Amino acid sequence: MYKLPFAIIRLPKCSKYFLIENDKNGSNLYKFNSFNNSKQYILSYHNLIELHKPEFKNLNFSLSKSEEVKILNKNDYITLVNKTIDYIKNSNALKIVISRNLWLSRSNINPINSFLALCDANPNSFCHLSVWNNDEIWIGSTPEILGYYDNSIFKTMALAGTLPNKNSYHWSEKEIYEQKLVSDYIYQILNIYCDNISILGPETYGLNHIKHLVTHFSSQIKNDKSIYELINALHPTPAVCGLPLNLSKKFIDENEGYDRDFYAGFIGLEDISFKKYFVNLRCGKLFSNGALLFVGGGITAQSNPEKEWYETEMKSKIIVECLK
Ligand SMILES: C=C(O[C@@H]1C=C(C(=O)O)C=C[C@H]1O)C(=O)O
Repeated sequence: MYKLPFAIIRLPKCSKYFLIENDKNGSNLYKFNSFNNSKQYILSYHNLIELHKPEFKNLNFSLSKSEEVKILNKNDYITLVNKTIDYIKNSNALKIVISRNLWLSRSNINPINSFLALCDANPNSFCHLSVWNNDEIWIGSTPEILGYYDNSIFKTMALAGTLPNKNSYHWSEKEIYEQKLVSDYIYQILNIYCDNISILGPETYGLNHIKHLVTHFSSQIKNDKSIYELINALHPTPAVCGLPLNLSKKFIDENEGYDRDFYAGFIGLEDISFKKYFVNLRCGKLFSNGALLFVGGGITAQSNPEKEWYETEMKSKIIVECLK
């Protein structure tokens, strides 16, 4: 049995699972950063330890019971989306990402089996099971890369806009606009910290049953700037917060009515040889009596509240199916 805290991860497009054990003398870091930057958990480690399926059984740990949590029902969520649309129409805000909790009442979730199911269902996503303590066990599989850094080359993506992954669904002005806002914003930030920026996209990024729009960026960090400064400047992007940034943060804080906690924060893997950062989406916290999931979507003046509700239902579908 491993000592808490620890994490198991599976990188995008990689078939290997790795264990990250906490070792105070390790020079590499696994960082778990909350949405509003008020909390951070860190594991320091020596090496990523490859873990084979039979070894997963050694990862025994117990889940604690969750207190009752207040969840928005469909009507409440639609009311909140309508309020957000009104606010956008009557202020300088262009886009605000609104989110909610879902409670999945299940009495015997097996974290390891759930993690493996998430890995299988999302081969191109970053999957993790981050066990900080018995009350704080996070699981997720996120498609969104906040940054890849290697040898002064920095790559990132602007990911936004969501539709069912079917040919009959075409990108409308609403999704094209909300993704362009993210893309333009990321380009502006990169211009401050990087040289030689190249851009690819936007193009469709298909996940299992949903698709997003993505623009890929590649650049070179300026000699007088650091990767840490750049990540802090990028987070949170308008993919998970909004535009303008501070107005959106304030609106979210005053209106969402719950604590996003580590949802829409970022997860960093700061290894000697590379640095990879992911936005913590399609995630939740595991308990002995169920799972608390987190999901949201970008609201603009053109949003349709009913569709926004279904978007959050679609985004949570895979994790709901994988938690077993
Ligand atoms: C906010 C989430 O996803 C983000 C919002 C998207 C959107 O508004 O269409 C798409 C991808 C992500 O950048 C989430 O999954 O909870």
